[in-house]
Amino acid sequence: MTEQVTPALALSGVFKSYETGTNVLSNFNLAIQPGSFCVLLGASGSGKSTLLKCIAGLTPLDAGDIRLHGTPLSRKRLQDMGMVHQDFGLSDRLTAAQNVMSGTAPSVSWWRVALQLYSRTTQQKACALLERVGLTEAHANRTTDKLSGGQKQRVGIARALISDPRLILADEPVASLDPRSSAEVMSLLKNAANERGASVLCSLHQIDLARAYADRIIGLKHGHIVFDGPPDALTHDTIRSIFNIEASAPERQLEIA
Ligand SMILES: Nc1ncnc2c1ncn2[C@@H]1O[C@H](COP(=O)(O)OP(=O)(O)OP(=O)(O)O)[C@@H](O)[C@H]1O
Repeated sequence: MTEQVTPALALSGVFKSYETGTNVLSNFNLAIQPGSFCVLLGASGSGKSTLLKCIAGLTPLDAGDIRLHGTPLSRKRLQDMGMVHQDFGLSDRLTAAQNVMSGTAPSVSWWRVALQLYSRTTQQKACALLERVGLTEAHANRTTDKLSGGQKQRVGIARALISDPRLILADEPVASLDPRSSAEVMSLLKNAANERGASVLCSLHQIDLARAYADRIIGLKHGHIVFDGPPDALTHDTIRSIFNIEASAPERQLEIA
């Protein structure tokens, strides 16, 4: 008999609509296995960000259950999650190191974060993480408005890692980066998560990046899963369906949708 592994993340019967009347998720179910790198692939408006925000506790559910490693979400459990944002979500008046340390916020008193009173251990960990994501001491001491987009997202990844999360959520982490920086940031995210045995749920528009980095691709359309499988099972017909691309569109266009 094969042993049942508790999913890193499990959503069951999740419903989410906005006050405007937009129904985004209806009876949504998903389970992510520990250590996997899952990409949510979907067109604009398909519900990727809403789904990630529900998991991160940034927007309330209408109904449903979300569990992290078998335990229902709560403030304490939120410490087990790190989030990487599309617009970096950094405070430009803080240095890169201070931004990274602010990632400890769920587990340290708010006043410590407000006054930038971090322990020596946290300071050392932030420096080590910045080094891990390829930034120097000079970058660490610079306010983030003086960093490039790719460097800012490296800071975003270091911040997501500082609380040693078992799950990393990334909402279109390379949306505003050029192709080279995008590939670098995706590699970094994948390798850093792998080293720590963390699972990743990452939303993307870019099919080529999804193919290159995902263990599993989840195709989302109007809040429903229309594809769920390994990258090599993603056919051109499925891509057409996920992105509403006409059947007559050349195949070349499908790889850059
Ligand atoms: N705060 C909000 N209030 C009302 N409607 C919203 C809100 N946020 C998102 N929506 C709507 O919910 C639907 C799903 O949006 P969501 O941002 O989750 O999609 P997405 O797949 O992440 O899109 P994108 O790739 O453009 O970021 C859209 O119709 C959007 O207009």
